[in-house]
Amino acid sequence: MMVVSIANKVSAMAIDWQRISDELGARGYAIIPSLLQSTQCSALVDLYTRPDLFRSRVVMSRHGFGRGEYQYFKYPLPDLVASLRRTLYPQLAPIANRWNELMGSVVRYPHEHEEFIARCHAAGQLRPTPLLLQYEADDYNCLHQDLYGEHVFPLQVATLLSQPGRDFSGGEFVLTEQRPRMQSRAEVVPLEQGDAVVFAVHHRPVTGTRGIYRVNMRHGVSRLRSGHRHTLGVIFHDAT
Ligand SMILES: O=C(O)CCC(=O)C(=O)O
Ligand SMILES: [Fe+2]
Repeated sequence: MMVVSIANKVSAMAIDWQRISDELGARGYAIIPSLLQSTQCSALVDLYTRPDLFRSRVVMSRHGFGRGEYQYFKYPLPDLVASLRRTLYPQLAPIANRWNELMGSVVRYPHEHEEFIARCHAAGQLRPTPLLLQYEADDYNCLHQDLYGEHVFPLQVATLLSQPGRDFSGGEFVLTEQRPRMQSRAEVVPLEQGDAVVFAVHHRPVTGTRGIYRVNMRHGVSRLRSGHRHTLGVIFHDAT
């Protein structure tokens, strides 16, 4: 099978960005089907055993984050990870800007990721945040928000690198949203190998009968019942 370059795949032609934008507006997340091919997924999983590529490794149980582990890539990022970050960002920045306008924030995001990263770096957020996560049977990821400093890009992307049913069972990606004065609501996001989910990092705007309000979002992973599961996380802001 031909390997499609990420730039071609992410371009307006190959992905229905209008649908993604609509679904993000309606629900705070959207699936990008087959963002990566299975060969690209396996190649990324194989990187997990290359300590030279990572700046730090986190064992989730040591921090109360859940069970399982992840590693943050160091700069320079592997080509595929760098190109995902660079090519997805310009599609998401207009959505992020619209959200901020609706939520009454004056922060606006530049068109290019390079420019946004310069803003992070100037504020001391210098460390790269893209990461690989690894789970085994009984592992899970507690509900959380990936905030790493003052500068936050409000959308992030997680790509499932393993195949449910074949490589693992359980281990579903979950999102919760907390609306003002209401209890939290959960949503399970069904993903196949290579599918990505774009979702709100922290807040998203919702239009109600009395105007626009802000809901608080969290994400996590339910307990794996068996097997192994890997994910690539692409966060667009860097960390302090
Ligand atoms: O493993 C997952 O699906 C969750 C990954 C995650 O928390 C992230 O990408 O920020
Ligand atoms: Fe996360």
